[in-house]
Amino acid sequence: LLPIIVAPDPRLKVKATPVETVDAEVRTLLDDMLETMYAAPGVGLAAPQIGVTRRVIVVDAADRNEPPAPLKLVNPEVIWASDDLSSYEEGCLSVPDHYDDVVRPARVRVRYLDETGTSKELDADGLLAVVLQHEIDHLNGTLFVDHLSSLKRNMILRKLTKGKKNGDYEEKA
Ligand SMILES: O=C(O)C[C@@H](Cc1ccccc1)[C@H](O)SCc1ccccc1
Ligand SMILES: [Zn+2]
Repeated sequence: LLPIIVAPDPRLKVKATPVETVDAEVRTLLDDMLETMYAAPGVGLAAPQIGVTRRVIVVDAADRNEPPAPLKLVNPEVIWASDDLSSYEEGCLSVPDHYDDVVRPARVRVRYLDETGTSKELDADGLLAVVLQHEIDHLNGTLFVDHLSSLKRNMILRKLTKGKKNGDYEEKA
């Protein structure tokens, strides 16, 4: 399991680097990220959250009572987004214990490389659309709190800073 970086942290604000070749190392990273995501638990995870500045994300937006539907996306990009928007109460493993409504396009089309390096396109709506946009934000150094008012963002980041000082977010052994 990989330790998840908690905000505020400069490593979460960097723009991740595109992957040149989807090789065995990238495939191992994808598997390690999926394992870490399921253990959190979470429905998505971006490489910068575990300190790797590469454009790699994993997602599994399947409901609890459905079989797992893991997605491994390299160099994902939104190539189309609907005009109509939807609001969802988002969370983030790097912003523990805080949830707030974020408005995003309701449907997106995402182009990415799969773990074999093959270019794919994916149409998403519902929670999957939310999580894909949330994870791709991470690759550009954007957290969901960056979509909130500065008042809310500063309050959340101040509380997390205090929690980190108290050791509330240390990697549980
Ligand atoms: O930290 C992350 O990026 C993973 C988030 C993904 C997420 C983004 C937007 C809306 C919901 C989730 C974590 O999964 S937050 C924890 C969680 C787990 C299950 C369902 C909802 C939230
Ligand atoms: Zn997140």
